[in-house]
Amino acid sequence: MSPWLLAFLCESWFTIYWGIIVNCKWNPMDYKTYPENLDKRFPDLPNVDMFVTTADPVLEPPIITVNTILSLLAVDYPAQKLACYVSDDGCSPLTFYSVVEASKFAKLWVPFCKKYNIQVRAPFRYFLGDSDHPSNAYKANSEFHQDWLKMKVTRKPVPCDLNGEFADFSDVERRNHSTIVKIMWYRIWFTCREKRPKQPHNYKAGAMNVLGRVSGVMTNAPFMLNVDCDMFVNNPQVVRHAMCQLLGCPSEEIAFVQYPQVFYGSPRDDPYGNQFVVVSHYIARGITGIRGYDMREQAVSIDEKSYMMKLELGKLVDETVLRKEFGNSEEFINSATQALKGKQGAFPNLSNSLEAACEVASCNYEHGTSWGTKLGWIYGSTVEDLHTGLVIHNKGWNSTLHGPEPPAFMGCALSGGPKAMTQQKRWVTGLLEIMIGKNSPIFSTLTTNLQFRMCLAYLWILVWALHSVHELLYATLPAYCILTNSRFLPKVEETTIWIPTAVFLTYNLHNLREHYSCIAAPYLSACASIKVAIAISWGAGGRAKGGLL
Ligand SMILES: O=c1ccn([C@@H]2O[C@H](COP(=O)(O)OP(=O)(O)O[C@H]3O[C@H](CO)[C@@H](O)[C@H](O)[C@H]3O)[C@@H](O)[C@H]2O)c(=O)[nH]1
Ligand SMILES: [Mn+2]
Repeated sequence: MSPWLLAFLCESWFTIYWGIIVNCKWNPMDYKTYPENLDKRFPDLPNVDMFVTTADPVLEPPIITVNTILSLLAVDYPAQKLACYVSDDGCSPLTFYSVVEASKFAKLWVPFCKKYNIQVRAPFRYFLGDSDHPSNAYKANSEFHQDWLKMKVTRKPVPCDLNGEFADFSDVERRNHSTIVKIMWYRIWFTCREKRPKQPHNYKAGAMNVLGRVSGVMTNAPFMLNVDCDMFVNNPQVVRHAMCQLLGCPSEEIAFVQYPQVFYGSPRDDPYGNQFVVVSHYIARGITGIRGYDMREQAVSIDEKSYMMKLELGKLVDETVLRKEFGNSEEFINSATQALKGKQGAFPNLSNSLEAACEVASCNYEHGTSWGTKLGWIYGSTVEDLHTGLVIHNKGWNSTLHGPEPPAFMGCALSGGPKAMTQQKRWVTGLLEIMIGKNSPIFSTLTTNLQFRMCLAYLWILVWALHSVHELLYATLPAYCILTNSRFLPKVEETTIWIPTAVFLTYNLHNLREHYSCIAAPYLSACASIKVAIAISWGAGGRAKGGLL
């Protein structure tokens, strides 16, 4: 193939992709919410079931998971309206033990946070920083000091022995065990769904569907909140912010609200781009302005995206249809029907529900039902959250992205290197699976309620892997031309050389500007204020001289 033709094909691809990006950025939109007005308009706030998934006690240390759980339990929302469901796909006694300890500590921690209006409610972050430290803000308040010390000391757990409740976890094979559901003080449910070697478990999507059903037979709240185990709540008002959108704009049919992923502890200036700040600032805000950002709990940066989703159950009434859709659990069908009628779940008889919970968490439960295809988290891609968001948008729902200050959730970004590459390979493979699957936005925009501009917005992320092929080919083209003594650009002395030069310069300067406006904003503004200070002192000097003259 001649270098001209290859260059033309690659450049055509870049032009189309640029058009898609412009579409994504065209209508940036920010939401502003006023949670302080929520109680006046909605004195009886709805219940919320909060889901945390964890899968591996080594890669996702239980201490991080319990901090996430504690930060969720301590949000500014009526405690009796919250329930927390933890799914452990690792079936680890260590994780269970940590959650038991966390549920005991929550009895002290939650009232402490609410009493002193603590801002960072994940203990490991709170005790690390010094913003709320008694020696600073509250030095004079000795009651606070006493409470603070109590928290700091009680936080240290005691050793675990594998007796009593823990015995269920001894000799358990991680990939071959029956369901374990435990209820703990402080409204925490710990679930290890049944796993069998030959049964597909569908990773996080499978875990989320089990939690959806278990919570359905337990507390059956009309709203759910989902975070990965390593994304703690950084803004205690987050549930109230979400309610402002979910309850406050009924005409907009918002299916889920999500928050950009924000990271702590990552290298300065994000040299590897793992925080995706430019993406969340320019592209995600832009897509929000079209119809709603795709569901990537931070997925793009992924590890943390978090969203709230309304139970989207369709209008089903016939008993046999219900069984076919939801599975055979009488209790779950009752809950689903109640949810369809818009009724809030009451606290059930826990011993009955425990049996029902084990039934709906079994690995055969989904056989022949709509779970994973039409209902719940959708299977078939390793990027199950985006897939689910796409199916929700196909049905004509909207979604929003909201960036409150301080950021709603925080997670730990990968710092770069092979781990980040493995993660991105997993994502791009999953995205291509969606691209060629039956929910592909190209077909959906013709056959469902997916808007054309939303289709383009989905294409922007789904063809991520294909983009790299064109970039690689284009980047190797100059070397190829040198070796074969051919060319694909005009010669330096030809005036047309200005066209590719101008494109190259404007594109890269624009990208640099976007990057600096997000990443380096604090440093730039610091430099700017130094410059302003210098200018003022020079100006003052000038005026003084002028005055003398
Ligand atoms: O079999 C599994 C595998 C994963 N998980 C949980 O799913 C979450 C995400 O999995 P992880 O391996 O951490 O993927 P990441 O790439 O770090 O996560 C990003 O990408 C995923 C795929 O798009 C999204 O589901 C996540 O929300 C997003 O943060 C974690 O809480 C895991 O514990 C399970 O519960 N069961
Ligand atoms: Mn993760």
